[in-house]
This record gives sequence, C-alpha cells and structure tokens, in this order.
Amino acid sequence: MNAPLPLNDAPAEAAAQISTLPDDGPAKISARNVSVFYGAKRAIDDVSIDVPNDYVTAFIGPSGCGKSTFLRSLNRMNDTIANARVEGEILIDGQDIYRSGMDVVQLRARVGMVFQKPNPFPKSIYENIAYGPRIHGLTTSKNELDGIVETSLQRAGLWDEVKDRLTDSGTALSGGQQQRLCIARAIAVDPEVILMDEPCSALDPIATARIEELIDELRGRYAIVIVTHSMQQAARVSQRTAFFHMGKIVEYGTTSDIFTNPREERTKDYITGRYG
Ligand SMILES: Nc1ncnc2c1ncn2[C@@H]1O[C@H](COP(=O)(O)OP(=O)(O)OP(=O)(O)O)[C@@H](O)[C@H]1O
Repeated sequence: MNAPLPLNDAPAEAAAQISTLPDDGPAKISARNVSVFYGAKRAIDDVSIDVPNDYVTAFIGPSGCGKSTFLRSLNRMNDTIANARVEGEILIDGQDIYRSGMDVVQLRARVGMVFQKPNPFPKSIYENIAYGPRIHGLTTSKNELDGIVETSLQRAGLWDEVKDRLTDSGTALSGGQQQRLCIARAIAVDPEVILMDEPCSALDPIATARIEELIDELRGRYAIVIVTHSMQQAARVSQRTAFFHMGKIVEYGTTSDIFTNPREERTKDYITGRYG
C-alpha cells in the first residue's frame, strides 16, 4: 500500500527575496514583487526592495538591465510612457502609490526627480524655483516665496553663484549649475525622496565632484536614490547599493560589502569590469 501523500507535497514556491538590511529601520520606499513591462517586454522582473530613509542608495548594473525603468516606477514617471505597465506594489511610508485616487502631481513633488540632462525651465533662475511652491500652494506671500527660493538654492549649493542674477535665464547657467538648479527646484517643494537618474553623466569632472558633494550634504534630509554607470561614483556617494542584472536585483547590501566583498559571481564580474 502506498504511503499517504504528505499534505504539502509540492515544494512551496520560493518567496521572492526582499532586498533589505535588518538594521535599516522602517523603509521609506518598499517595492514588492514589482514587474514593469513595455508592451509585452518585461524590463523589470519581480523586484522587491526596501529603500532606507537615511542613506543614499545606488542602483548599478549593465546598460539595459532596468535601473532607470525601476527608478521611474518609484514616482510613477512610467505613467508618462504610453506602453509601460507596472505590476506589484510600491509603498511610500506604507502607502500604495499606485492606489486609485492617488494625486500623481503631489506624489512627484514628494518624490522628486533629477534627470541625466539638466532640464531647467526656459525661465528665470528665480522662477525655476518659485514655480513649484506656487502651484503646490506652499506659500501665501512673496516674502515667504523669496525665502523658499533662497533656502533651496542654498541647499543646492548655488546661492552664492546666482544671488545677484536671479532674473537671468536658468538656461544661461553652466551645465553643472543647471543641474544644481534642477536639484534646488526639486528641493523647493519639500520632497521626502529625491530620485537621480545618472545626474552627472552630462557634466565635467569638476561639476560632477560638486554634485557628489551636494548629494552627501543632502543625505539624511531626504532619502536619495541614484542610478549611476560609474562604480566609482556609487562607491563615493552611496551607503547602500543594489546590483541589477536583466531586470532583477542580483545583490543588495551596504556599498562597502558590494564593492569589497560581493557574494554573487555576477556582481563580482560586474564590479571588476568583466562586463557592462
Ligand atoms: N520607453 C521604452 N519602450 C520600450 N522599451 C524600453 C523603453 N525604455 C526602456 N526600454 C527597455 O527596457 C529595458 C531596460 O531599460 P532601462 O533604460 O530601464 O535600463 P538601464 O539599466 O537604465 O539602462 P542604461 O544604463 O543604458 O540607461 C531595456 O531593454 C530597454 O531597451
């Protein structure tokens, strides 16, 4: 006679691993089982990660592995791409940002974004910063607005360079200054998270160093996530690193562990320059 089949005969499907570190405290952003599709093509495949509040988190990985796609899903920027579709759950402070009724304009103020190519509005330096607080109703007086403009530019390390030319066009600044203007613009609406998609790739080494210093100064005030192709940059500016490959997170850990003591072969190969 056959022995009765055990009830749980089939192995339970392995739960997708959550990229998180036990000592990091409550996550600012929690992504659970996130997949992102462009039409039928899956660009992100079942990614789960906790992004901490107090650190800079770097997303690294070879070209086309999905870093920018995943970054854009964290403030619903993928909504602006016609054939993009996000599955799974993304929570900020425990709240699902894809829930119906979510105010996406508000979300993108809370979760600001800085792009590869600086993209100031073709308006004055002052207006570049003042526009957001004005449309979000953050101020009631011109004095208050002036204060926000000054504080934002100070935090972005740009005030001293532009305080005497606030009426000049933002587009007349150098590339590095434009990128700091864009960071100031994100800061002006009082965000909680700043997403940066290769923010230095269009900048020279001196402007890059200035942005990296700035990221370090902003750490702790905002949760910061940066996509970068430069492993040196990830090592310099971040404390947490996620290594992406073919739409998945292969390894997540402290930046020093990822760069000095990676567990996975694929991470090792990437950081030693064997591919990517
Ligand atoms: N708008 C789009 N429509 C269709 N496919 C896209 C779109 N944007 C990205 N993809 C595809 O999704 C995959 C992931 O792209 P993504 O730009 O997120 O990767 P990445 O890791 O940020 O790359 P890179 O480092 O080169 O910027 C790639 O195969 C890419 O071709």
